[in-house]
Amino acid sequence: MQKGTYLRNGPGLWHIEDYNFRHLFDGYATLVKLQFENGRLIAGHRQIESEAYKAARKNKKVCFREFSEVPKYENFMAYVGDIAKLFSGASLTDNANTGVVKLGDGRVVCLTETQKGSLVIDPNSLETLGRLEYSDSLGGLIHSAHPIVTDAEFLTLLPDLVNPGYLVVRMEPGTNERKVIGRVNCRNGPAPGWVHSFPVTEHYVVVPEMPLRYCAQNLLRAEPTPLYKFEWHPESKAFLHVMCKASGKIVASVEVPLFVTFHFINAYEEEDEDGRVTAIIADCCEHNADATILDQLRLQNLRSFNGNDDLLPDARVGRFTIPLDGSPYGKLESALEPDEHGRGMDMCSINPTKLGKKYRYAYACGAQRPCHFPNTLTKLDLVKKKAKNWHEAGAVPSEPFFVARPGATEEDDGVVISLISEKNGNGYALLLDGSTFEEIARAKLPYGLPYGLHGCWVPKE
Ligand SMILES: CC(=O)/C=C/C=C(C)/C=C/C1=C(C)CCCC1(C)C
Ligand SMILES: CC(/C=C/C=O)=C\C=C\C=O
Ligand SMILES: [Fe+2]
Repeated sequence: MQKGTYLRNGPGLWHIEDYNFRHLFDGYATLVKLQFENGRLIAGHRQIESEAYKAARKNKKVCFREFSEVPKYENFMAYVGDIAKLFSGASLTDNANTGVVKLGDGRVVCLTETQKGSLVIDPNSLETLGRLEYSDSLGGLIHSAHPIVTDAEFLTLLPDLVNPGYLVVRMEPGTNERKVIGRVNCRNGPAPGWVHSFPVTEHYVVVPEMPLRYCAQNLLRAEPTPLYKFEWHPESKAFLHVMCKASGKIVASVEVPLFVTFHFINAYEEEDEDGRVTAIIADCCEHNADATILDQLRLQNLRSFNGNDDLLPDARVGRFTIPLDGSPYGKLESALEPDEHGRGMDMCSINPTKLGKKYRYAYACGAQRPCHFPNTLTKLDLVKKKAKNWHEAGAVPSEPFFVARPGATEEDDGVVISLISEKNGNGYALLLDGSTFEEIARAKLPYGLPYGLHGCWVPKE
């Protein structure tokens, strides 16, 4: 195993004093590290010291607007004051509990949906070093929780809730300044669709316009709605827009069947025999156009599995085909039979050298039913349309994260790292062979860790 550190972020602390949070996404961020060195594994974990977390600890209550939790107001005037602060972003959380990325300049940043929740951390000590302050004046309060990060750039989307649309922006390593590549205006609907993630190809950025849309009114509410800060607008339809990375021009904007996704897996350019790009293929973990998955992630629901009820809604690998010949419609199909992976599908990773390129393999969490949460690790072969599944009774694995073997030439030559929560509350780190998907090693942790979301690999220089 190459020397380096696997970092995993995620909501990990779901209560303050005796007040329990409502939703998986409300938890205060817990960072986990698995440091691989000379055949040994050193593990550690630490809370991210966001303003929101520190204020909650100090005041013994929620002080910022989280995913579904809002501060409890003493009186009406306090509520009005908080609403006023909402517009400047001051009352929004900076609880960076979603992902962690290593920028081209070496900085390691934890992220969430709010721009202020971009926090720089030390990958060794897991200490919170401070906020990544964007030095541009692009404004806005939110962004995609999953920027596309390579050694050369950081690309993200800034949804515009006032004039529904998205800015596509790029930041160079060593700077804090995002520059606009271009803008996409929404084709429809009262607000932009939620952009938790988006895909890119070698030359294009794909901007999704989901019928699950941000909702400013829901942002103001004290009590959550079934779709929290979002709203389902099937009448507004669904679109995918394709922007040229070099020029910012929109080369395609197609209507597609209604869809719901948190996570795009990858995208690439499809060429004809003469090497002309004819279409863009974009894959995602697609929840059968059913937004109720968001509410299924309530903690009460996640903690109440009795071993029998099959409560996890079906999901699949949704494959979009976006024609580049000016046709108005794109296609959405299942990339493989969803039963191959138990009709559960989320938390995906690929070999990063395949980003934006034609690829064959993806790793994700699937389902062995009955279950109420994805409970398998699955290796997807998108050419053979087959999946190979790893499962252990009662265990919940986190995102399988692929790390290529240095010098590898095969796409799946590497290891897959996941942290497993066992039925009895204990946990272990699991390494699977990226090619055979057989277990290489497991390391028992001295204590159980909370479920977590997304990771990254920081190689040792
Ligand atoms: C863990 C995870 O995926 C977190 C998700 C957090 C979300 C979707 C946060 C949403 C938001 C706020 C906390 C305040 C501002 C609005 C919005 C971006 C919806
Ligand atoms: C854990 C999850 C969905 C599971 C459903 O199958 C979604 C997480 C999203 C945020 O990063
Ligand atoms: Fe995510």
